[in-house]
Amino acid sequence: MARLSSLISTSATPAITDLPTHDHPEDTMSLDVPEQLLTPENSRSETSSNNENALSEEKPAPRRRSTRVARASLQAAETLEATPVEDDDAAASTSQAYVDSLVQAKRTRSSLRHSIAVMESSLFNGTALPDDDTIMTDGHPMAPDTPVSKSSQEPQAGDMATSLQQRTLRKRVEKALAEDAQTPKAKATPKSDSRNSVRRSTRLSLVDRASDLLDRANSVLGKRSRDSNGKGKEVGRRASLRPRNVAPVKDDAPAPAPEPAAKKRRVSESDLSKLREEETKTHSEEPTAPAPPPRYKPKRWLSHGLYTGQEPSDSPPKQRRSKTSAKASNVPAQRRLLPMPMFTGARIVNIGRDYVVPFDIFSPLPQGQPKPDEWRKTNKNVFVGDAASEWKANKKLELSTCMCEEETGCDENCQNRYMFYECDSGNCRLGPECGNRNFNELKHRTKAGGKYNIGVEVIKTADRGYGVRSNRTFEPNQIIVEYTGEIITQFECERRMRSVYKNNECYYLMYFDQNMIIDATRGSIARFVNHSCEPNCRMEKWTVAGKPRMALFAGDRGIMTGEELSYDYNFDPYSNKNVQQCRCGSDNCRGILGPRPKDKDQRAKLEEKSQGAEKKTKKVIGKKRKMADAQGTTSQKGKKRKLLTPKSIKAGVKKVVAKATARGKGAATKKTTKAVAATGRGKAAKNVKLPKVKAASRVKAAVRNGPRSKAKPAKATAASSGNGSSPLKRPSPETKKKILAHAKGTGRSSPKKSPAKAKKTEAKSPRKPAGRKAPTKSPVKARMPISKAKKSSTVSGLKAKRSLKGSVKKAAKSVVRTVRGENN
Ligand SMILES: C[S@@+](CC[C@H](N)C(=O)[O-])C[C@H]1O[C@@H](n2cnc3c(N)ncnc32)[C@H](O)[C@@H]1O
Repeated sequence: MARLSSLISTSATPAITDLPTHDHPEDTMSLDVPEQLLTPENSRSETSSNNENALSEEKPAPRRRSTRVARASLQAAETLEATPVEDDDAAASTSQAYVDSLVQAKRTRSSLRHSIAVMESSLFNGTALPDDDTIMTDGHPMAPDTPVSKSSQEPQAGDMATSLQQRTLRKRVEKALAEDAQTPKAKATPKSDSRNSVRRSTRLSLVDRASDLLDRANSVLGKRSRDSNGKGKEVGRRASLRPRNVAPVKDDAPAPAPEPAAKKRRVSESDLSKLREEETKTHSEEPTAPAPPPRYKPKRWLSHGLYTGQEPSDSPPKQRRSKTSAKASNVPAQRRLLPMPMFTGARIVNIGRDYVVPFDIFSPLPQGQPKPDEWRKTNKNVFVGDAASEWKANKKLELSTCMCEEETGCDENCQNRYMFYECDSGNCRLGPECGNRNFNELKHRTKAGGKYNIGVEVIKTADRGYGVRSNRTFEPNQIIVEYTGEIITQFECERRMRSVYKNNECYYLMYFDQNMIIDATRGSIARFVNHSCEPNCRMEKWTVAGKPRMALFAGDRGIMTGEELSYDYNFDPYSNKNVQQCRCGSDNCRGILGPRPKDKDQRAKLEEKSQGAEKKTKKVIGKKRKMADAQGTTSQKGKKRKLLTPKSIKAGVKKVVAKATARGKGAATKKTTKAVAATGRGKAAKNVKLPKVKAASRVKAAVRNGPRSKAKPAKATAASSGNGSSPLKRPSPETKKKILAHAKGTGRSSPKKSPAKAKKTEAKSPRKPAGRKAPTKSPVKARMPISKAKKSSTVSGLKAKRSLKGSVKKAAKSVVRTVRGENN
């Protein structure tokens, strides 16, 4: 509006100068009318030029408003233009024209007000102008035809002053209208067609733009555009907005667009209630039928009692009786109801029946103890250091072919079993019938896992440290657990004793094979099995697939659930000093860990010593305990272990190892398999003990103590054959007799064979297990490993080697013959 004021002052025509001026500066709108005597072209140029001037003075009005103002002024200008103006008598005519123009302006007041309102709203909301059709419907001559100057379309600065200017404008317009209210209405000038067309086009373009924008917005928002049904629109849509799975429709082959699937309408609560009402109406209209009576059988027990019609009976209820059989039977059906648990329970109580409670549900044993911290477990033998290479270099492949028949299976007469060879698919043609696959059975059990399958767990004993108990039953001679650990050379063993285990109380070392030692410090649970003078288990060395393995087997009595497992360490007392008191508690306890001394005096001395050592140990333990308690550092076990004297242990181990080496090298007369379970309990227990595991030596025992050893295997066989498991069986006494008789040379001598034949026989016969030592006075002792014999460099060693070779061959031949039945 400020622009218009300036416009008045600068480009006022002489006709206007005579017009009455308004007192108030705000009334500039009333003066705008004569001032706007401009053609549209002029208006455009003037407006732009004035805008340039005005910009420097004050802020320009926004675009749309200036457009509307220009329209109003142009309308007035048109009216005045149509009026003839002459120089002389211009006064009257001009004033008349002015009046006319005012009348015209008055006529357009409503349109003008509406335009201003629309303009304001568009400015405030920032929206496009609405379709002007609504504005133009009143046939106003000016509004649709007013051209919009370029400058007015340009964005103007000074939006902040918009509201103020609008208010001013409105006030002026209203004032002018109020003043002119008294004047007669003038007829509206018909609008010119050309302007109308121009204006129309501008507005239409605006409307088109707005609708286009609306369409785009709708398509972005996922709504269907107005013209989306139209073919051209759909094709023209952006590819990214087009549905992926719909191919664009081609112009030449228009296909009928499939009807969109009717949307599932959500049923609101109100709808539901309406539906229900309708339903109830329809139902209420139908005639209501009487409800059928319930078809329940009368329950006799309700009136007669719970056990009506039942007779207590001892016979088990026939639950699987078919309907036909029930009909066919002539027995009158007494029971109408199912037997109740009361009588079933009574029957079970009276008659009784066997049942098995699953092991997981019922375990009679209390919880086992936690394993010691230092125990690192391994269930496989691991060669450490040079052990593997040495063992391979010395090892001869040991194979034994089983000759058992399918009818008999690998029973106690199995040659492999007798020789402590495990049968497998490589050496035995029997499959599942073979009963000589203990380690295989153990493998499956271990793989299956679980408390029952593993079958053993660690416990804490009262006076012997940790121990192992069974948490299931084991058949006589059944394999229980394998003794595994690190297989080390003697050199490595000594090194460990010197450095690693120098402060240890217990040593889990056992002689294994070829002067190798199993160190079960990192080993299986079998390391915790204690010694007993009347053991329920035995440790045995077997050859499995050509490799030696050691395992704990159940004794001839079998093992009951919860029994502590034990085997005879069979310590070899290299020195009387190495005495340790036995606390196995059996009736026949020898009193010490080791064999009972033959000499009574010596025995008494040893017992005294061991007891004295115990007392001493206890005293020292007591002292140490007090010290440790004061320090609060060590556990009870640790205190005991502090009593160890590493030097003495070292010396003891050295001695033992040296002796063992000497034995292994030169003497086939000594037993091969020995275990080292070194411990230090006080000063008396300085030296390492070597428990001797009876393996092949049991053969000797069988010969020596015939009647005693006869009975047990027979019993074991009988006991084991009862169930379907495969307990370890031992050769029958008869078989043993035959084998040993031949081995001793007392049997029928075999006919001499040619060297070629002898070789053939030897090849067929099983190889003797290396390291399995035979009884001292028996020819079986000649089963010393050839590799060892080769090692001996002395003349006596060579002699022994030759004699050994001969006796091995002899024994092997006789064994083969025995098994084949040739010697019978
Ligand atoms: C291989 S360990 C057996 C497990 C050991 N009890 C532990 O706690 O680790 C052998 C040592 O256990 C002890 N031991 C085993 N049986 C024994 C017995 N019958 N009487 C006394 N001590 C025994 C001895 O100290 C022996 O040196």
